[in-house]
Amino acid sequence: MSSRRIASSLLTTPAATTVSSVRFTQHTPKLCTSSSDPRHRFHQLSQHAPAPKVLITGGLGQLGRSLANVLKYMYGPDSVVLSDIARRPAGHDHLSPFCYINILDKTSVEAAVVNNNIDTLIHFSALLSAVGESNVPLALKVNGQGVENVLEVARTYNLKVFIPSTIGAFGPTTPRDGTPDITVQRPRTIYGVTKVYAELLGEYYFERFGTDFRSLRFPGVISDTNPGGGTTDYAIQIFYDAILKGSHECYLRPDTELPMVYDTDCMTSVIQLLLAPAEKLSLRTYNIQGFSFTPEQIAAVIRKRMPEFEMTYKVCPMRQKIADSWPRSLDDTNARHDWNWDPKYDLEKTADIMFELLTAKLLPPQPKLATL
Ligand SMILES: NC(=O)C1=CN([C@@H]2O[C@H](COP(=O)(O)OP(=O)(O)OC[C@H]3O[C@@H](n4cnc5c(N)ncnc54)[C@H](O)[C@@H]3O)[C@@H](O)[C@H]2O)C=CC1
Ligand SMILES: CC(=O)[C@H](N)C(=O)O
Repeated sequence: MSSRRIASSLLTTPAATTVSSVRFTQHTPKLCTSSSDPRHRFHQLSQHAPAPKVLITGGLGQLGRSLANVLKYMYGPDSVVLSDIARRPAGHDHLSPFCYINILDKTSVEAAVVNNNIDTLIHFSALLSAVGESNVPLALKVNGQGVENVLEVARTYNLKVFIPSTIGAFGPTTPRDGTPDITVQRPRTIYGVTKVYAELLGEYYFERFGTDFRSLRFPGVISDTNPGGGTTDYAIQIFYDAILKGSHECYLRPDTELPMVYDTDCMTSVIQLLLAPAEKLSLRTYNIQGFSFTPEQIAAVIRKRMPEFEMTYKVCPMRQKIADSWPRSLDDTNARHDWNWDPKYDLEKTADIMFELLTAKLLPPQPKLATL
């Protein structure tokens, strides 16, 4: 099927035209007067605290770019410094201010903190589950030593520090449905092992030194940015493939259920947790859940918007084994109770916005017919 045909089938789908696009590229809170605009949530949250000065490590990754946009929207362009070992892609000068930080070099983290007067450190540098299995020594260094460096810098300079964890911090002996915050954590991937280490070390720094460590166990995050090499990546790739090819070859079995969350909700969770008063926090590491689905369920949701969409399966044994060891859904009662976690996106709403954002990004606009 040609991309033009796909585009026209999308444009005639009512659902795809009802969602407003969410872009956080400017500090323009006065624009969001409607409470149905997702930016409204960030505008409201920005009223509650003085602007932080944030350093994001791994800032060119899937979540770093998104959070930088939200923070700039909330607090202005100078509120955030992005860092990474990768170079900014051509045409991405808006990902600034930017500096090189290899997370294995503690001095470069310290220099960025001091030079930019940072008070909040968001540590996103990591090797994700699938990439981690293909290079265990590097995953141990980046995910293990990286966390050690970040926590030491946070302790030394008295910074608030956010280090995400993941559903990958659980394993096959964890209860898989409605997984609670406190339960068995015996992961079987190097990614999971290093994430349990990050949770425990962060909580140790909090108890021992009073370092303001906060963490969330994210499900797979769905956004219009390219994913970094995890097991849940298919849930993003499927939208790219649907729009560009009309089909997707899935590396997981059709019945593999995993928890996911849409980007805007995920970013909201980070901001809400960072802004929560310390006395409200009964935990330092919380589960958050968006919605759960299987590959065959997301394929059906895509087919509602694109009836010609075809899904085939070629199971990757390594990724399937990882997915089979992860929870199918998380219990996020504590996050809801302690700091009002309240996700707005379900699978249908996520599909709507992914089609809207990716159609605009991937398909060139139709040339206007010349007036005769
Ligand atoms: N995206 C998701 O679905 C989920 C992500 N998370 C966590 O959120 C955090 C961010 O994830 P993503 O943005 O998706 O990852 P990503 O893979 O897209 O980005 C990671 C970034 O880390 C950088 N990096 C790698 N080695 C580095 C080093 N030595 N020094 C500095 N930077 C280095 C990479 O260049 C990359 O830009 C990670 O800790 C991840 O475990 C947790 C659960 C779900
Ligand atoms: C859920 C995650 O931590 C990540 N997306 C991965 O699949 O590795």
